[in-house]
Amino acid sequence: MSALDLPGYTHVYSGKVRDLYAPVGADGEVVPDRLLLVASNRLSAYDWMMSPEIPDKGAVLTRLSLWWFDQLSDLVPNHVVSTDVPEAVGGRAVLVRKLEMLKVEAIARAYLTGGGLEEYREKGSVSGVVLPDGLVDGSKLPEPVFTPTTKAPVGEHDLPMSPAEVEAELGADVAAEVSRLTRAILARGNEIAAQRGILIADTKVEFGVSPDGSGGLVLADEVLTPDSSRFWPAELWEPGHPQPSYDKQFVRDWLTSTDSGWDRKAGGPPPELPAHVVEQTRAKYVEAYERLTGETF
Ligand SMILES: C[C@H](c1ccccc1)n1cc(-c2ncnc(N)c2C#N)cn1
Repeated sequence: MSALDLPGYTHVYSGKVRDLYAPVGADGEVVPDRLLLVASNRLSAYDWMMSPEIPDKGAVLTRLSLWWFDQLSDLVPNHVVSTDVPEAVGGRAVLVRKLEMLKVEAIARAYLTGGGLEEYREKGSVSGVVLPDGLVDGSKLPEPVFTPTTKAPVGEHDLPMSPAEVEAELGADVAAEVSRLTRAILARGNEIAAQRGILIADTKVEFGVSPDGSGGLVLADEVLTPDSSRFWPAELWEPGHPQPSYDKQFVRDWLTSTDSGWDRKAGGPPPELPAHVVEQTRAKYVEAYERLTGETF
């Protein structure tokens, strides 16, 4: 992926689906307390970058994240400064306060699946929290559980962190607040989403603090999007097997069908997505946005 040439900005970093730029002042120096967070139209599935991109995905998820920041503003302050961004990334970028980011991936789970289910099957608990017997894939948890991980270097896997490791990294008070806020954000998300036909099984949020040490935790990055969270269609929820993904199921079904000709186990890259899968996937992102916010994209 080649970074965009954005006049007035310099490229800082690219993740799988988002890119980070820093504003540059008239003197050519990087503006120290701002960043530009750009959401691409790139789609990742099965740990592969899909091609082609999904039109409007970046804009839909940016608008959804901004809407969630508003819905959560009584719980926690956020890093958003402005949506006055370069035209080339209009609608899919946000100017944010540059923070010192916590070195913990703040993950909470409201439903049991994925790595949390694996740990539960092994230990009867997840991240040190003992869970009831008899839970299965997709079970709703009695309440959201904080399941933090490390922020692994590119190419490596994030690793689960014990409560003691989180406290060693953040201090006991900040660790407790990160746990409380992460679980409260997911609970609030599900209070709203469930009424609109979407279950948010789990989510990852990022917190930072002001570089000058003033104030407390600030919610950063993106929040409660299908890229940072597992979105499930509520009407298809059926514990006991893997749940369909709200946004990625069309891609997964096509890739694993004979139509694609792809052998995932062979290790090679997936084929180009056909137009109908791209269009259906775009429609699911727009549908999720419109159902959750009540606004038309
Ligand atoms: C994980 C995420 C990321 C974004 C884009 C591409 C890959 C990763 N990221 C966010 C920051 C960050 N750093 C300082 N202040 C901030 N307000 C933010 C934010 N948001 C650093 N990385």
